[in-house]
Amino acid sequence: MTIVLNPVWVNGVQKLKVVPQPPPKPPRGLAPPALDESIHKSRSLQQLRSKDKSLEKYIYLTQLKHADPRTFYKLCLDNMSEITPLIYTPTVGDACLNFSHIYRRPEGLYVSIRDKGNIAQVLRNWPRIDEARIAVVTDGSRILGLGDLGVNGMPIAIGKLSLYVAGAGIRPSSTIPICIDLGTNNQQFLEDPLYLGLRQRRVSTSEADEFMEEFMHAMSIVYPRLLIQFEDFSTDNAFAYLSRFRNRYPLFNDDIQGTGAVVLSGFLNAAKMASEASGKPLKDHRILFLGAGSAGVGVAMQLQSFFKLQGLSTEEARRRIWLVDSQGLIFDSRGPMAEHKKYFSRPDYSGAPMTDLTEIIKYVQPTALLGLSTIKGAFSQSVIETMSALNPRPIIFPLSNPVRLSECEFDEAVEWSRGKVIFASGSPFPAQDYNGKTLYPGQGNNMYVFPGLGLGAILSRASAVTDTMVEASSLGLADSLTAEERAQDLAYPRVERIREISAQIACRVIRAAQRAGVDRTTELRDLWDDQLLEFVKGKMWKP
Ligand SMILES: NC(=O)c1ccc[n+]([C@@H]2O[C@H](COP(=O)([O-])OP(=O)(O)OC[C@H]3O[C@@H](n4cnc5c(N)ncnc54)[C@H](O)[C@@H]3O)[C@@H](O)[C@H]2O)c1
Ligand SMILES: O=C(O)C[C@H](O)C(=O)O
Ligand SMILES: [Mg+2]
Repeated sequence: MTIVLNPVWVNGVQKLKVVPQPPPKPPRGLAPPALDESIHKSRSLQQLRSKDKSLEKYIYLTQLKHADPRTFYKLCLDNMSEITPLIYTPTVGDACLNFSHIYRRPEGLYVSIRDKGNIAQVLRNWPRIDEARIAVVTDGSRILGLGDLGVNGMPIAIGKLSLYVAGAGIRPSSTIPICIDLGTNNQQFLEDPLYLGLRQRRVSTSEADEFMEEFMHAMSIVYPRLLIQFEDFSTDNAFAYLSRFRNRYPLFNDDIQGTGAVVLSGFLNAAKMASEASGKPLKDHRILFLGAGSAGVGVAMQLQSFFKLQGLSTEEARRRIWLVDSQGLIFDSRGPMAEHKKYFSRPDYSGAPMTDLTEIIKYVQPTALLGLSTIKGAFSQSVIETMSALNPRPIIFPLSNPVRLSECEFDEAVEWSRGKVIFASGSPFPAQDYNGKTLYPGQGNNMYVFPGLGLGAILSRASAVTDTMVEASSLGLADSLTAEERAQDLAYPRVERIREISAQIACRVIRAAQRAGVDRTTELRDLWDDQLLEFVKGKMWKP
């Protein structure tokens, strides 16, 4: 049963009425005689395709989800590669920017700083408390690469949960999108008469910290079986809240851990292709990051596992990674730096600050260049040509979202590397023909990981999400490529197979939870692997 909330006005105040989902077959006379479910799906698809702007398509799909969730999710599952970019990245970025203007009806839960002292009561207003299994929580402070969007960040939480349903078969009624409103520093929104959030600047760190303590405690009391995904918190809060709460509640941070897992997975496949071309061993890869925020550092942390899998020590693994931020190469003697950058700061360089990316590439000699910088065009022709001169098959992953902030586009990377690039981007790009061959871009987006990771954590009733569970999700994804996908040099599987992939990932995550002793559905320990896979698939909700 999907939650349908109908807004009603009582004495000028909006209240929400829970409306049961209409029965699949309306009583005789209330529907046109020839209304047939499968034809209606085609009709809906036709209506969707008749709109020429992505944002209009997003609005149409949102309305469809509310009015007829089964048709919506069937459309998603049958047309994953067409619909994912509309309900998720990149269109969801536009939906966030315009949220206060395109808003139609309530969806999700809003908890604001004004609820401090009273948060549990607000959480209890959610109509499906007993069914709650997964919440995506954002405070809107860093939405994609678009900055502080305040309460307009809600579509990110909604979009991620739509993928949980479509991609991992999580029951729609067990999902809660939550937007925390602690104010916004976005001046344009503060001046927008239609802005839907509190019209105040962000509260102080200490006030936000107190709020989060109360919020997390209340969440665990009101929804005892809930897994929490932190999403798009600004980098300082992303690291702080993850380390503060991860040993107390079942949660993970999608931007740090989900992205880390998805990139490790794609890198495992990409590095094999690059090493086959260069003849160099896997342990000799060298990785340069442009961007050292929650995503850049999260991915760098996780990529140490790549080197450890090749037999290197943690220290050796760490030294295969170089980070660049807005001030250039990060090295010890550069001066004071944010806490999260220190671990990868280089002790072996002490020259003048290095800011030019091409120069840094010549110095580091990387085999892989990863972008999590939000800087469009940062991977210029000179950058990609320099990478191509150093490597027969350069690994170039421009991972910033949405598409207009990508460090480079797929056609540019193909052209400038003369078709040699091994490519994955955060947002989707079309395939390219080069010298009579069709080349396919990978999509290195955490959407491949969080649905399966979440499903595994929910089904095992994990009391915490351990690093080993995150790594298991990554290895599960890396192993999920078919022979045909490998033959096409893909670093990631095709998104059409997402349910199958999520099931495989969930099984690996459940096993990792069992090994770590954090599983609470201990009867799953007795299942053989094929039985566990059947169990997981059987639990998936089908529209
Ligand atoms: N592909 C994915 O699955 C995925 C997942 C998470 C985040 N992301 C994307 O990663 C990007 C960064 O996210 P974040 O949370 O780390 O944000 P952030 O703002 O904390 O980090 C951005 C980093 O880029 C650096 N930077 C800014 N300007 C630069 C410049 N001119 N040159 C070099 N470095 C520069 C900053 O110093 C900072 O270290 C966003 O666009 C986000 O959408 C992608
Ligand atoms: O939302 C996405 O598309 C990926 C990621 O979580 C991001 O913040 O960019
Ligand atoms: Mg994110």
